[in-house]
Amino acid sequence: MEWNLLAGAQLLFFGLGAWYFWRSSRRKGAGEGLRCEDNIVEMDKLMAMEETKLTEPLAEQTRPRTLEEIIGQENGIKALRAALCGPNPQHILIYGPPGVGKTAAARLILEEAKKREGSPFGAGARFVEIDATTLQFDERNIADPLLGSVHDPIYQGAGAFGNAGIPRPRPGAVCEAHGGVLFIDEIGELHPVQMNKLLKVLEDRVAHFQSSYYSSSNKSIPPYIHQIFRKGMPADFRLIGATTRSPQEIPEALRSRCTEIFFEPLDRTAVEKIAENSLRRAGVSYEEGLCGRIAAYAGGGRDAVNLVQSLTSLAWMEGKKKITARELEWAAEAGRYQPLYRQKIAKQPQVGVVNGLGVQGNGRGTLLSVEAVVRKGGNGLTVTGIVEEEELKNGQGTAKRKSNARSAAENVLTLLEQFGFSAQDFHVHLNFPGGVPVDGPSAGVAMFLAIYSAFTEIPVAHTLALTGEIGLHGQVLPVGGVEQKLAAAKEAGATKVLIPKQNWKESYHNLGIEVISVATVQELLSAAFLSEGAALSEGIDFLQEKEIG
Ligand SMILES: Nc1ncnc2c1ncn2[C@@H]1O[C@H](COP(=O)(O)OP(=O)(O)OP(=O)(O)O)[C@@H](O)[C@H]1O
Repeated sequence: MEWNLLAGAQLLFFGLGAWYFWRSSRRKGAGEGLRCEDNIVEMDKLMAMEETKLTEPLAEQTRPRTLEEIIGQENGIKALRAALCGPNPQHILIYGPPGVGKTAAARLILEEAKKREGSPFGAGARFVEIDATTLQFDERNIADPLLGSVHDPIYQGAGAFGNAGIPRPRPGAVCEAHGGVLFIDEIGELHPVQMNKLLKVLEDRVAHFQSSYYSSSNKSIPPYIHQIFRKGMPADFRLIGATTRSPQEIPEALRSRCTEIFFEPLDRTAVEKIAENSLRRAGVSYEEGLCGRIAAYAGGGRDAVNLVQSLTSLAWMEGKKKITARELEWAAEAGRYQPLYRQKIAKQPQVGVVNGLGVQGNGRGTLLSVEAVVRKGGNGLTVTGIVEEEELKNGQGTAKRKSNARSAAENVLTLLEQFGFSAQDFHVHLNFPGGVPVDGPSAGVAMFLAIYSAFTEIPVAHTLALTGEIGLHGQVLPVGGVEQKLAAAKEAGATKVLIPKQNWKESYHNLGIEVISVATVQELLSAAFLSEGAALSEGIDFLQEKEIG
């Protein structure tokens, strides 16, 4: 009997002890000032939330899982591998239009680097992602998710540390990424003060913390906090910044510390492939030719994936076994997608009409038609289809200057005098149809050829496209965006492209389009006319017959 009583008392004692420990372990999480019961209720709510799970969104399902699944960015991926996967990884800036795979590639490259022998990234190296557009600059520095902040004792809820007057450093993303990669999407949107602080962290490889509540002689401050205030917190990571801005809009101080990598706008074939992959991953069947139709609406990979997502949901809702063009039309209409205008070359050659090449604001190359009409009598130059005066904004203010395209056209007229053309005897009208923004200098060779063709009445092949700046002495000078321009020329149906000699790359042999580099206007005229059967001398003779100049 006595034994039973003793055992019962022991059991009760043990049960009470277990209950006490369970309660106190849940109480432990409760901050100062939060009742234990409140904590329990909130904790239960949180656990219930964690148990509720929806299915994986299609955007997640279709996200590329390997670098090989990123379509149309072979050069960018190669450059990314070279910059991050070696024994000395670099900081990187990725430029490119929206939705072409910059984030997807950045997310995958660390895993690839970890597998390489000699890589300094350990198996546990973290990929920390942050979006600069969501980072608000707080000049009081109360909370800074990027660089970290100090929770000073005055703040509400400073807890036991606050009561003891201890400032507590809170690490930001720069410290969380220590030993790994910090990816900042839309890095061009960072506030200048945050940008400068980030540069300092890149330089020092530690994040420093400051607080007016910190005193090195305060004995109640734990040693680890003393160490953080004295030496900073380690922040040795590699930065990958992505931006849709152009390099000129990114601070020079950041650019000079990074390897710059360019992701291209996706052409129709690439978008078609992305749509095909997404449809396959979504596990739906679709009618033939649907992917091509999706590419007619989608400017990039993200648009293609979003359209597939809408189509899949619609098909499911309506119990359709196969997605057809009708569903696509509905989804495009509902999402306000416009069919993309992809310019094509003309059907036949014309006198005075030439295919120039340009780069639009979104980084995509474009065909740029240039038309010229030359009339005897009159004197001068009319240029239409361009902005006559340009406003330039720089750090110091705003300046106005005559349009680049107009200046380039005037240079062309001066140069044409070498070919027997006298500006006093003729009136030249140059037109840039289509409202495409014209980057004057790089359209120089196209203007030259259009006027030359109009003047000599020799038509220019409609399958020819060209880009290059023209010097007053007939040199063809290098220009930017040649890759994008070549892609646009090919997509538009051109078969031959003339580019400046200084822009030549061996890889242009393998583009599936004839690329010819020229250094002078003489070479340009030979390449443009001779192979098409019209002799250069024919043009010169023509000029001489007209007895002008
Ligand atoms: N080149 C591509 N190859 C395969 N899928 C792509 C490609 N580009 C985009 N996608 C699809 O679109 C989604 C969004 O692309 P991502 O976020 O990488 O674009 P981004 O270039 O970083 O755009 P943003 O500048 O707007 O952040 C990807 O998860 C992927 O499913």
